[in-house]
Amino acid sequence: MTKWTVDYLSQASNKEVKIHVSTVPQMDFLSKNFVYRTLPFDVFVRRAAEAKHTEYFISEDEKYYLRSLGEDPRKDIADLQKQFPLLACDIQIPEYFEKEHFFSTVFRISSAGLQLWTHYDVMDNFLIQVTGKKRVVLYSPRDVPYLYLSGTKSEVLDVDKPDLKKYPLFVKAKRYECQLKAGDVLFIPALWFHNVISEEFGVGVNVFWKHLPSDCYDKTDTYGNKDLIAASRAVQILDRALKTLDELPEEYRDFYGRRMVLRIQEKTYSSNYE
Ligand SMILES: O=C(O)CCC(=O)C(=O)O
Ligand SMILES: [Fe+2]
Repeated sequence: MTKWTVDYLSQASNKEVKIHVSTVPQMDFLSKNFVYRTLPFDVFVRRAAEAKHTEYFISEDEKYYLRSLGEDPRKDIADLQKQFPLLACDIQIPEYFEKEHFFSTVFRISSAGLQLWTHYDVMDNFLIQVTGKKRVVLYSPRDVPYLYLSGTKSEVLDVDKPDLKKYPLFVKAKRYECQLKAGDVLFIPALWFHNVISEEFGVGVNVFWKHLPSDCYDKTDTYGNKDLIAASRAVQILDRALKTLDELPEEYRDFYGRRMVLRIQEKTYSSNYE
């Protein structure tokens, strides 16, 4: 917590990193109000730590976000031991899971003010806040009907002042909120939605691990956010079923659609939930 100063981090690596650059604090994956740029790690850290920049891409008060990646992000998984060996030496991952279940360690380095959209990941996760403060808002997987998902992300970007005309059901989502200070570790269970605001410049490291048998996970997933193989297959099959229902006249499609919803509820909903 005291060692990872801007100076210390900068001397540890000048490796090129791909970063999000945004002129506004709230990144929007729908309108894509941010751009991807590349900087040497040391330059990036210095820029992320300052509020106003003398050198910048878009504007002097642009904000930065690093989610570190593997060497080849299409094939390789983020692992600080591999990409930032000098810094990885400083980290000791708590022994809460079997070593074989380890998936990735990811840098989360952010300018003050930056907000990352609400999303879920498919693996259990420790979000370790090393320096800086962060506010995390969480929602249960059960609140998925109120979160207006687009893939793994919620379209409700502003969780504090949501557009209720557009997202009327969002009021039903139960918000869990916490503050992370330097030294805090947050356990984010798989499928739990999280929205993160970095209230100060800060460095976080998150650790994903496979809490399910490894053959459940999509082998091409380097981020820890691709749906489980069986889940993707089921969704594909559902899409085919929906296409088939389209062959029916409206009245019948409605009737069998409702029956299928009932069947899915009956067969899949767990009572084993708070
Ligand atoms: O802290 C952040 O910047 C985002 C963390 C996150 O999304 C994660 O750990 O999965
Ligand atoms: Fe995440």
